[in-house]
This record gives sequence, C-alpha cells and structure tokens, in this order.
Amino acid sequence: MQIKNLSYTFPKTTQPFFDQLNFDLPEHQVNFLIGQNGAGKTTLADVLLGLRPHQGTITPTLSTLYLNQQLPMLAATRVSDVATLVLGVATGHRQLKLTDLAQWVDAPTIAFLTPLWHRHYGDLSGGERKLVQLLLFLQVDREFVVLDEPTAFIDRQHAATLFTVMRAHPDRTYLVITHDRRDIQAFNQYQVLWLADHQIKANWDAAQFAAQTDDSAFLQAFKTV
Ligand SMILES: Nc1ncnc2c1ncn2[C@@H]1O[C@H](COP(=O)(O)OP(=O)(O)OP(=O)(O)O)[C@@H](O)[C@H]1O
Repeated sequence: MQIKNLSYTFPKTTQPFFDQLNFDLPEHQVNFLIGQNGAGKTTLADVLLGLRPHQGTITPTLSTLYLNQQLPMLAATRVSDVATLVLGVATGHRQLKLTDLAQWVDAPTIAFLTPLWHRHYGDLSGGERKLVQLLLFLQVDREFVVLDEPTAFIDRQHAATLFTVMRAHPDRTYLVITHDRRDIQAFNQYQVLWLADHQIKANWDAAQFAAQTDDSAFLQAFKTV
C-alpha cells in the first residue's frame, strides 16, 4: 500500500496532527507500528482504515478488518456461541458445530477452540477470551488487517498461537501496533514503522531492525520485558 501526503487534523483543532506523511506498507506481510504512548499509532490506524476524514491518498483500496483494543465483552455465552456470533454472518449459519468448523476455520484455530468449545465464555481467563475473539475474527476474509496491541494481556504461548494463525493467512497485509519487542522477533520477515514527533521517523526491514543497537532512541516505544 502506498500512503502519499497523508494529513489529519483532529476535530476542533487547527494544527494538523499528521502533516504530509509518506510511507509504504508492503502487501502480504506483517508491518509493525511502534511509538511511545500518545505518539498517534491508533489515530494513524483509524486514518488508514478510513475511519477519520483525511487528506492524501491510500492506494489500493483494500477490504479491511480492525481488531482494536476494545473487543466486546460477551460474558453470557459459550465459546461456541461466540463463534456463531463472529462467523455466523460470514458463513450464513445460525448454529456452528465444532465438526463443521474445518470448512471455514484454519487448523491452529480449531486446535485452540476445541478444548474450550463448550465452556462458558465468561469463565475463561481474560487472555483466553481475548484470543478466542482475535482468532475467530481473523477467520473473516479481509485484505488489510489492523491489530491494535493484540498481545497486551496475553502470555507468550497464546501470542505464539495468534502469530501462527496470522501466518496461516499469508496473503493478507497486516498492520500490528505493539509495545512488545518479542512480537516483532516472532516473525522472520516484516517492516517496522517508528512513529514519533508526528512523523514516520524510520522504517526498517527485519535485517535493519535487528541491527539497531540497544541504546537506540526508538526503544522507549517498548515496555520493559
Ligand atoms: N479528539 C482529539 N483531539 C485532540 N487530540 C486528541 C484527540 N484524540 C486523541 N488525541 C491525542 O492524540 C494523541 C495520539 O493518540 P493515540 O491514541 O493515537 O496514541 P497512541 O500512539 O495509540 O497511544 P497508546 O500507545 O497510548 O495507545 C494523544 O496525545 C491523544 O491525547
């Protein structure tokens, strides 16, 4: 995706928050967006998804999926009901059976859902609830998928499951906002965009990112691990 001369001004403000940004998001790979709290990562994601009116061009126009930090709380239902809620429209089914799921759902997601299928969603841990939703939404076929801090509040084993499911759909263009360097290190090929001072300060491929030294200024974007 090419982003050209992208400008955005918050309502009731006069100065643009983003002024003439130019950068690329290579398609069919993972792009990480890093930056300190308040740098504008979520705002930029909103703009890229067309949720905030902006100037400039974003090409091509892709179908989108946005998994933001506010996933709905669905405490009263079983995991199987959550699956039906998320995938029912996409598959045209009012009830989904675990045995039918393989038609629509990738293998690592089925492996994760199987032991949880009949459990009450509200009885799962916070991390399990988040992963159930993320994995199910990732089954919905979209070209440009934005995940805002998907690994916050989930442990590394569950994060690894999420990344396995992302890799099961390599034709997508991902934009992942993260404060956790281990998320980036879990992939072999990627781009990292560093947002600071309202600019894309740097964009690195995997080799360039690995070559950054431990005293680099951008490391403030990461929480201590
Ligand atoms: N409606 C608004 N008007 C003016 N400024 C705003 C408005 N909404 C958000 N901001 C500011 O824009 C900046 C960017 O916010 P944003 O949520 O995009 O940052 P972020 O990089 O995603 O932060 P975090 O890592 O904490 O999630 C913040 O300083 C925020 O206070």
